[in-house]
Amino acid sequence: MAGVTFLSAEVLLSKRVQDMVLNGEEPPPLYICRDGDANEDVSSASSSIPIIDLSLLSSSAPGSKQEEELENLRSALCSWGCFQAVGHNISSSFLEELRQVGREFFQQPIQEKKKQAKGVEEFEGYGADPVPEEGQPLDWSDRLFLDVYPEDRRKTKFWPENPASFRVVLEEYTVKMKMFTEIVSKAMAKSLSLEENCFLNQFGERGPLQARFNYYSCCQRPDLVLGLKPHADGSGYTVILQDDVEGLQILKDGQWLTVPTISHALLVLMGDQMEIMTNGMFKSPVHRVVTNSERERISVAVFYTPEPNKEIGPEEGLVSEERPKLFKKVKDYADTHWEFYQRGMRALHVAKV
Ligand SMILES: O=C(O)CCC(=O)C(=O)O
Ligand SMILES: [Fe+2]
Repeated sequence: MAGVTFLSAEVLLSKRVQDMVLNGEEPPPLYICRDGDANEDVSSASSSIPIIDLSLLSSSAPGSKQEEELENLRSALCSWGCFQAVGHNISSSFLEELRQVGREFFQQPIQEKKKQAKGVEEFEGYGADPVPEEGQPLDWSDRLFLDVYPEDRRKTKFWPENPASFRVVLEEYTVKMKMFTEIVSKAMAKSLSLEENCFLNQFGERGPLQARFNYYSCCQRPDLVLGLKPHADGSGYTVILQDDVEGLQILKDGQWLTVPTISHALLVLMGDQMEIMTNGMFKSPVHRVVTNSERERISVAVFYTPEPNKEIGPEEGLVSEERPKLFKKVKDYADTHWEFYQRGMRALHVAKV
């Protein structure tokens, strides 16, 4: 109904979650998506997300160490679809600077943040996701979503001028993410005994990087809302920087597991397109974010996606008689993913053979 959609858009754009919290408002019905039992089947994690030391994968590390860590990487991505990357050469102080400029942006008065406000149906800018389909709950979060690479895709009107160092820090993080994704993409290929550039070639040199600063306000009723509803990413893969507040959970073997916060680690999480390119070897895990009644949480997710209009598909080296092709070639999968996401669904079946 047009009226309802309009109301949602109003809520999304003029009444940010952060303001509702500052005004002491209870979550409106549009945000309610849980049944009040915040403790449902969250495991106390007897096993935890694998940690991979990327410094062991560089050519200067002893060969046996490299082999061992590549095997750990392969096994992490086949069973979990994600890992915590350490030894990545990005300093802890720089990661803290990035979190800090994000925090400072969200801590500004709403009028200041609205200078970067997005349109209801736009992705880029400050606000919330475009209005979901009727019946879908809203996320208890505020976001700043920016195209960061290639540089000619940047829309500077959405890049905050305050805090003053925001732009420089994000530009520097983009350069680091470009290098990081090269290292990780090559390592993933090697771990599967494939030519090391094969995934990079599928992404293409202009494979976009998009940064999403997620701000999860405290919520007096964490048992009723979610910071981010359950989903798998439509990216190739995603690199997530968390702060020291837990909230991200991964669905593994039917149980939600909380991703521990490690201040110097970057969580690398497979999106659907890596599941396609690896012919189903690497898993794109379903994940969500829960809120917390005491502390707000910030995260910075960088989505790495194949170039627009570029066909991607299972690597031939991963297709055999015993392992037939599971997926077709697809292009612009992220768009298809988005259409299903808006309806609260996964899209991967669309790419199945
Ligand atoms: O906030 C997080 O830790 C996860 C964010 C996420 O899953 C996303 O932005 O797609
Ligand atoms: Fe995600």
